[in-house]
Amino acid sequence: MAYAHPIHRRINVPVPAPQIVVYPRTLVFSPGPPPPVGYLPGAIPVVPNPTFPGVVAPVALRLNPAFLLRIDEQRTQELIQFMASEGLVPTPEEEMKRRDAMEQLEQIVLVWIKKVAWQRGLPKEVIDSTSAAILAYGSYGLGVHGSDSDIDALCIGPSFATLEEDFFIVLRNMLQSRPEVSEIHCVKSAKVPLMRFKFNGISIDFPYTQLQAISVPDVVDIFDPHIVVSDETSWRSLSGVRANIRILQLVPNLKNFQSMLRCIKLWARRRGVYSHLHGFFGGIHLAILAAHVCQRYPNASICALMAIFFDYFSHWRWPEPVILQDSSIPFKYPDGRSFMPILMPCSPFEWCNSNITRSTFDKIKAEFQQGYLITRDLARSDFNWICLFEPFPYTKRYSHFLRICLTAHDGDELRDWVGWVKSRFRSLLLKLETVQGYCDPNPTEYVDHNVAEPNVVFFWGLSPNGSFSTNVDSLKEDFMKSVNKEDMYSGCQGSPCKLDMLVVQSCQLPKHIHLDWSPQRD
Ligand SMILES: Nc1ncnc2c1ncn2[C@@H]1O[C@H](COP(=O)(O)OP(=O)(O)OP(=O)(O)O)[C@@H](O)[C@H]1O
Ligand SMILES: [Mg+2]
Ligand SMILES: [Mg+2]
Repeated sequence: MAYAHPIHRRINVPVPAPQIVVYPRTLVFSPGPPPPVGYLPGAIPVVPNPTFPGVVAPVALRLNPAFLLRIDEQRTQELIQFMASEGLVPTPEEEMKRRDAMEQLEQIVLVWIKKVAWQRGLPKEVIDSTSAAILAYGSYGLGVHGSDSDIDALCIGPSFATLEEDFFIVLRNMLQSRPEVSEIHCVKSAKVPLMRFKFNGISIDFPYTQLQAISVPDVVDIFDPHIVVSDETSWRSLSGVRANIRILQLVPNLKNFQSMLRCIKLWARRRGVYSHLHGFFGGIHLAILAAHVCQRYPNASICALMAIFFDYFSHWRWPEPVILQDSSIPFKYPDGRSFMPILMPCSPFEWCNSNITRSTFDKIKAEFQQGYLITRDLARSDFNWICLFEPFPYTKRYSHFLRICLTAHDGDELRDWVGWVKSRFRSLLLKLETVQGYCDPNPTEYVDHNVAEPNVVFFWGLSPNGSFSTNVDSLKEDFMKSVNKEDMYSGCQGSPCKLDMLVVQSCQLPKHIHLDWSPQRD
């Protein structure tokens, strides 16, 4: 079966087609390289494994293999049904809409590049032959997107089309004039500068890479540093595509990897540990963790992979780094400041950006442990996947919350304001940890209907042992220094964008806000 995906159209690296799962499959253990030091397949009693001495197998393996196989198939079926009931896989109509958006974007960048070539006064034959292209990466490129995921699409252009002028001005203006495009804005100061907009309602993240060529060839070897114009930004912007390709090459069974990652992402959202800006995981972190497990257990079914994932990472000796099995990786050990170092599987072999702090590290570990307790015995008669995906019970866990309310004049201003403040949240989290000890920054964005202006409200759980006498005014004052540091909101005090902070008790939460319901997408 061939795996066709937009990402593979212009690269010359073969990506393996999904393999048929080969038996014997096992419930919680499959032959493979020994797990890393510190890993024990389960807290359930273990027995020596005769096939792989030194590697222990769960006691469950002493059970009748036919029974195990039946359970394995049953739990896998139940998980697939659960995924369907949750709508984890987009419908064919949704897929068509995404493909259509990609095709239209490709047409737009083709027109754009001819226009830029003409504006530069390049010879007619160059104008005729030049081209630009689009490559999908992120969750869409991996084929693990949900119906509300964004599309991460890298625009590749020739050497004469610059980021500052041609991409951020000329192309932006062209996009802005299209009826399909809305909410467009530029994020120029990021490590990977990009445009962000909606195309027919689908969110698009749109960075740019400049090639060392007058035209983008049909086949691009994106692993060759010489093809990219010699600026670090262009090379870095390509890293998302390169990382995806390495992941797709390294996982032994693509279909199982995709299903498992979709489930893990749902779990992370439901348990409030999915949002890079709030100090939790982003999509790339979970993709690498999932790929790591898939590499080591090539024959495991989806349900076994889920169980192994929680077993594996609840016993992981953090800050031991997570690195995909790939002998070609030349990397330096992390500097010791990172709580959960995860290596990007491609040049420049950097650690994934992480905002994880002491509090969010503790929460993630607790959630791994909880996931492990739920999935360690899939043969239990009362086992139900729903338990794994229960929304995190904020109001049962915390009696007090930090309420952060952001308001603006209109929806456009609010969107920019919220994006900006979120990009500064790490400093607020660190400050809260020093005064409160622990904080659980619930990533879900709520709307308070009791506030007249357009608003987004966050409720962060505060330490059950905290005094709750935090001086919110001084906390806010400190945080606003970080928010106002750059030009963008330096005049915030006088601007229509506002930020309010307050400690509230769970009984003071507005009636229409339900913290314990399924979180929306970040
Ligand atoms: N913290 C990070 N460190 C390194 N690369 C990152 C980081 N965050 C994002 N990226 C790059 O940008 C890509 C897209 O990120 P994005 O936040 O859209 O997540 P995603 O994996 O596409 O999941 P989602 O379905 O939530 O959009 C990632 O695949 C990765 O290549
Ligand atoms: Mg994405
Ligand atoms: Mg994105």
